[in-house]
Amino acid sequence: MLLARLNDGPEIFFTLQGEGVSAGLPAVFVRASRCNLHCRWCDTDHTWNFEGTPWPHEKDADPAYRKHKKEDVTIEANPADIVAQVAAFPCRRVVLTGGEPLLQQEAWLELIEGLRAIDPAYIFEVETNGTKAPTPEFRAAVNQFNVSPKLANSGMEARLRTVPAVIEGFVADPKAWFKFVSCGPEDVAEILDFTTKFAIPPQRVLVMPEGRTAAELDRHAPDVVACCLLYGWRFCDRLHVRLWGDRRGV
Ligand SMILES: Nc1nc2[nH]cc(C(=O)O)c2c(=O)[nH]1
Ligand code: SF4
Ligand SMILES: [Mg+2]
Repeated sequence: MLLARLNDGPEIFFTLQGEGVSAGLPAVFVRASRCNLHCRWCDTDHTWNFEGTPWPHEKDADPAYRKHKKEDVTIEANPADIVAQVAAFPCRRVVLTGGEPLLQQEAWLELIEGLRAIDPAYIFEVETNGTKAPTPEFRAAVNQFNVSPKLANSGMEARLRTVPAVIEGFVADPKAWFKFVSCGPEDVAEILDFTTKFAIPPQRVLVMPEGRTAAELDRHAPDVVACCLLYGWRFCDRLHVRLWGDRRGV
């Protein structure tokens, strides 16, 4: 499997889940490399913004920013080795993230099966952009999908970021929660359109303020609070950003 690289090894870290319905719970994160989207503000651009690719990123405005050398930020790993690394942490909740983890479902199934052979109590969450359908086997193996559909502010074309059949599949699956990031009223209007169009019950919708610093989260929070009160959505902070800022491996 192709994972993101952090220092000399794969990007695997033990921290608190910072987002979604399990926010605050300890979890081991495993970060896949590669994404089928390339959002302008992506905070894990090292999973896809490789040298030679044409995609723009918000950080292009920083003269010091460079696209990543693929070999510096990716690592090919054997799922059996990842099983051993994850099992070494005193934690039975694992978050499969990326990039887009659903691009590598077969490999994740090996990881999931390997860990459950060690302890059947393992729980797996998947962070996904909601454009790739899980296979029946993968859907059955995973405990929770944190589906994070992308809005127009991602810079992605609508037909790439919204795949109706995939969203409908997640709406029909009680394991799936829908998590949106909002910068303000335009995003709120788009979230309302999206959740209305796909008939997503408000209890399964979480909205987070956008921000890579506590100050940015604070700035966007009041609008998010207001829309949650109005539409019955769940407010969700970004705990890891508050605790550790915009850093990798936390
Ligand atoms: N602590 C923490 N929580 C997270 N929840 C989702 C994350 C992600 O990058 O997918 C993430 C992350 O990178 N760190
Ligand atoms: S879908 Fe997620 S990982 Fe992929 S580019 Fe967008 S924000 Fe980044
Ligand atoms: Mg993150």
